[in-house]
Amino acid sequence: MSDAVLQTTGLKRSFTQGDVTIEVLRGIDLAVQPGEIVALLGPSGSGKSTLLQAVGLLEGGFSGSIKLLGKEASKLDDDGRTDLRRDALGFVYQFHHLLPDFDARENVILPQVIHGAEPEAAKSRAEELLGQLGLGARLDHRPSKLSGGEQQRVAVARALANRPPLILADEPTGNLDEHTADTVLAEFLRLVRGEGSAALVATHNERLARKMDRVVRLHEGVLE
Ligand SMILES: Nc1ncnc2c1ncn2[C@@H]1O[C@H](COP(=O)(O)OP(=O)(O)OP(=O)(O)O)[C@@H](O)[C@H]1O
Repeated sequence: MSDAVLQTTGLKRSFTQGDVTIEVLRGIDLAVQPGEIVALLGPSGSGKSTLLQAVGLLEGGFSGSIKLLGKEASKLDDDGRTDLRRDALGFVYQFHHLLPDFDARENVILPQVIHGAEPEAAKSRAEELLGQLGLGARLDHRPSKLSGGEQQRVAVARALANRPPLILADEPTGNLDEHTADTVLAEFLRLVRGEGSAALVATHNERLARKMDRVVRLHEGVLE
């Protein structure tokens, strides 16, 4: 469909080391519709992170087409790709990558201010999101004073702060114990649905994948 937030066609990526070339992505055709939450399921090494890096416009070396919000990424220069990444995408990683010298609230304010938001509006938005994630009493805590699950919740709030149409999440609960992973994922899904964002969530966990709207499987470089 033409109004997909993300559409890849024939996306390929190989890595060469010495005489050996591994074809990791062999022609990925994937469309994610607005508001749709898609699980990208595949075993370790199947290329989930490689695919997310491609559609996150974080790395070159790909062939094929990547369209975000209908814009063909390969036709953009570096500045155009940076603008598109900023306007279209939010990222959640396995490890939170929060700024250690800033508290939870500031970690969620910062990307909004960089995006051009007024500081007061950014502060209310940060407090609203963190409150919805049960962190209303942790706003002033730095990451080192938060539990692993709390740190990931802050990372979720940060990813959603600018209301991106698409969240890319790479094993967002992969670093948490099973119980915490379930809770944080449920909160992530509730918040993403509430915000109306779409999400592409890489996981090797079949059980977590089934909680999403649709599951696509990466196997031998193609989607099944
Ligand atoms: N920069 C690189 N140079 C060479 N090979 C790479 C590079 N990045 C990834 N690969 C290879 O590509 C394959 C896919 O890796 P990728 O990290 O995308 O898999 P994954 O499904 O995300 O795995 P995991 O669940 O373990 O994170 C692996 O065989 C990996 O060794």
